[in-house]
Amino acid sequence: MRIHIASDHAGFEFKAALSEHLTGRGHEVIDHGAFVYDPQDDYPAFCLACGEAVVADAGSLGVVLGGSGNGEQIAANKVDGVRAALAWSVETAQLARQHNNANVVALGGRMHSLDRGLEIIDAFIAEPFSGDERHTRRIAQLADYELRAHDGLGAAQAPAPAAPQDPADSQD
Ligand SMILES: O=C(CO)[C@H](O)[C@H](O)COP(=O)(O)O
Repeated sequence: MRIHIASDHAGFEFKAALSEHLTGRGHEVIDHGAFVYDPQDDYPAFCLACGEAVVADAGSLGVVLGGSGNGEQIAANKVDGVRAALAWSVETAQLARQHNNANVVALGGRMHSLDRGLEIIDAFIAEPFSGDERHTRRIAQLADYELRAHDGLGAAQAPAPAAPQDPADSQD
């Protein structure tokens, strides 16, 4: 699989190790920076480039790395078509694929040992989307919002809550 990766300085070392790890497992890795260690660099440009590359490359996945992964996830999610999940365990990584069909995973390089972080990313890559109707429906609602936002329409109206049932009306 082709895997697009990016990090700022806080995930820089992890990114180098991840690139080697994934290449060793037969993946094609495309690095979107940072390309040099600069303790003052900023994550948005790297993560936006990674997100754009994933959206343009059907079937690929992305990994964005930082200190916590929070800002990296936020940045990647600014790209239309990106569904970036912050994974902090093997289970959250698997659920990001199974339920959310996430195409980008964010990870905090300062939050995990290298071995644990690699395990989380491996779990994300290995897990397929379930394709369950309820998850597909929810993802489609988010894609619909992206389209509406571009047209200046904003969020569609949330469904009205069901009226409370009068027990006297019950036939049972
Ligand atoms: O995780 C991050 C964003 O969510 C960054 O990697 C983190 O904020 C960088 O911190 P510093 O500039 O203090 O090294």
